[in-house]
Amino acid sequence: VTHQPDDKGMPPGPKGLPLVGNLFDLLREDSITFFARLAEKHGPLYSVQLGLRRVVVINSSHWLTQAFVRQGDMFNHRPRGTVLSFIMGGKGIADAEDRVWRESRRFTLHVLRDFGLGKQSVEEFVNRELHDFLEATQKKIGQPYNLHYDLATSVLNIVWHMFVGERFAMEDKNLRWIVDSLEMSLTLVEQGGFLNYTPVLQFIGTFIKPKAFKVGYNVIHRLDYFTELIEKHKVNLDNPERGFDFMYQYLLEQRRQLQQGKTDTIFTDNQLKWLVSDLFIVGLDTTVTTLRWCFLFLIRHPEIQDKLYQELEVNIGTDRLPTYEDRVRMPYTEAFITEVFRYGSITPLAMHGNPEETTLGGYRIPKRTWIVGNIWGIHWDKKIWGDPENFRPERFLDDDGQIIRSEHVLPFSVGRRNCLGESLARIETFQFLMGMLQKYEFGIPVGHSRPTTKFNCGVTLNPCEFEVLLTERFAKVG
Ligand code: HEM
Repeated sequence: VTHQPDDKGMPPGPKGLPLVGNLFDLLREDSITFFARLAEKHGPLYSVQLGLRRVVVINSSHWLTQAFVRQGDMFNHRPRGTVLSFIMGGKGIADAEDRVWRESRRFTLHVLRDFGLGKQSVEEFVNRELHDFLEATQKKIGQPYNLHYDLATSVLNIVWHMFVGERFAMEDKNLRWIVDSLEMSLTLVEQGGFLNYTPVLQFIGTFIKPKAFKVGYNVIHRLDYFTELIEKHKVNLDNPERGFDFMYQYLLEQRRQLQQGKTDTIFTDNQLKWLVSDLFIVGLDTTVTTLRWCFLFLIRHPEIQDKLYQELEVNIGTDRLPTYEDRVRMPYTEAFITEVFRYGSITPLAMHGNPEETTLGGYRIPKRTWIVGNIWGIHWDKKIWGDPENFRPERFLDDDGQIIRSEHVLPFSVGRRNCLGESLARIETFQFLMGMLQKYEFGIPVGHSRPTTKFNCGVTLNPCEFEVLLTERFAKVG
């Protein structure tokens, strides 16, 4: 223990005002900068009173690993009572616990690994949508273009195709509400923000937003749609011509368990609906946001874009689509993507909880404490990075231009509750970035200013909307 515990034996931290603690600071500041600022004074493991809760904040990779990996059995749970947990409802996977979580997670990872043993690898799913995306962007050459929506459509199609076996034409009318409803779910609430700590206001403040009605309505609409899909899948389950998507694999597992007489199986139709719903919520906006940060930095730093293109020209060329294998020969690209993950910190907070009283670093952690892993705070720690506010891929390259791996970059968090879509997200990011760079030079449209790196803080950190100017590089890919 390097700092004295507070009077309850918990990690040290500011006292704040009577009754409310430091709660009102969160009205003036984003939760992530607030949590990082307190770490400068109180160290990387501290506690802070926010309304009725004393929250424990972790602001270093050392303590994150200690809690989520070494003491993972205790800390790999979700906090209860957050706005997000109310919306997610403890079903599905991201907010689930115990058997439902364990078995859903194991099964999902298993199916994700097995893609490729079936007819189509993850990379093929990705490249299929990349192909259509490149075609759609063709119409946007030479004019200011906000690629956000087309990108979301393509990324949605990847996961939708893998998980429920359908894909949409890019102009399909059905797409808009699905994309909007999924993206909105993550921008409705700030994961560590003010509203979480105010028992009544929490609900009024969240659900009074006009967006909330839309999100609520769309959730119902989405779940109904999944019910229809489940029925269609059941009809085709024994059809030798059927696909290999996640929903089929799930229904097969359901059948196996029922045949074995497991009446308490978690593989129910209802759980399947919530599970795929969760996978779409967490799998869409995160990836789209990552790519939007990539494109934002390309146009903010033409010199970096040139270096990326040079590496691409040597290692992939322009006659074929990229493969994920290509990346191992492309340290500059890897450094760029790592710097995007650090700077953008797409999912800035990992919120965990502990069901029982325990200790961490010698401090007492009462049962059901909220544990905030401030990933953004680690990625922006001045003591580690020196100049975190500068976008510099070079910080991850040694003198020979080889990649330096840092234990302080953990965009997917650590431990058994970490992101289970990491490899999918990495493949999507690499393929889309390379595919776009092969074909286009990215610029700032005439008369526009350089896009800002300011962000909106929901569950994900989103850059503000911006437009790019695409100029064709005359590649033969397509
Ligand atoms: C660049 C994109 C992504 C980033 C930065 C990211 C990051 C994260 C982070 C930080 C967490 C919380 C981990 C924790 O609480 O310790 C998480 C959870 C999760 N992610 Fe991702 N993610 C991304 C994309 C995806 C994709 C594409 C999928 C799959 C479709 C996915 C599926 C999940 C799931 C299911 C969880 C909850 C895991 C659990 O509670 O056991 N993510 N992600």
